[in-house]
Amino acid sequence: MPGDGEGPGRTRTKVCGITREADLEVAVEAGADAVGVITDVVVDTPRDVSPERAAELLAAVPPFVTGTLVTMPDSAEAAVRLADRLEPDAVQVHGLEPDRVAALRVRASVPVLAAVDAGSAPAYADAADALVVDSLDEDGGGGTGETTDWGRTRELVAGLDLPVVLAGGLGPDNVAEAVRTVRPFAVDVASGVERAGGGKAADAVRAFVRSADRALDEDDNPTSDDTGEVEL
Ligand SMILES: O=C(O)c1ccccc1N[C@@H]1O[C@H](COP(=O)(O)O)[C@@H](O)[C@H]1O
Repeated sequence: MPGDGEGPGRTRTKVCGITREADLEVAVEAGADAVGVITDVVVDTPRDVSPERAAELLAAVPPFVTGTLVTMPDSAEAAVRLADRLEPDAVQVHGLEPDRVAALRVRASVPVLAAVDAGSAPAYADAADALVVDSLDEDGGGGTGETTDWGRTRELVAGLDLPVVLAGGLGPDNVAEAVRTVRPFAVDVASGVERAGGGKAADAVRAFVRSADRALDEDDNPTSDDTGEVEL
């Protein structure tokens, strides 16, 4: 399975930073396995919504799609309170130290994903249910649009015994190469599938999911002309 270093399989996809029901629908119809709703973050981002709005969006996520709360809590307790209130299927935390992530994991009723950079990932390996390896800003926030060190992330996938999600600077044009290089459990995108002015670009979301989904098939089919390129 991708993400555990044991060879090919289906790569899951997460479309993050959903702010509108229409974009949620696009992601679900495109075949995304997970969607992310961002709230209570200390970074300035157009993808941040109020907790009330996050609760509405998460409630609209259909069965068999993982509605992920993405947040930057200052403590495990704050994250538990928010998750209890918003009732996501999973919670992704940024900027929380490993011992606090471990405390959150004990108390949360849903799986806990820790967003980390490649260098600090090993310190979180026993603390979380999965790691989101991203190119984070100095506060630990994501959505930077910058790629991570794929070679180092590939080593993490091969060496760690938990699912590794690759995030950071992905889009329809590079996700297939990222999947083939890193072999992650899942790929995660926010800014790479957006329209100018905000919201998701439906064609880009569809191309991203399709390209990630087919990336490993294409290993057996090098003549494929599906580059995943799309006009944003
Ligand atoms: O997207 C944001 O603005 C954001 C803010 C604070 C915490 C997390 C955030 N997003 C996460 O970062 C990844 C990668 O973003 P990008 O594709 O490089 O733009 C995104 O998928 C979210 O998990």
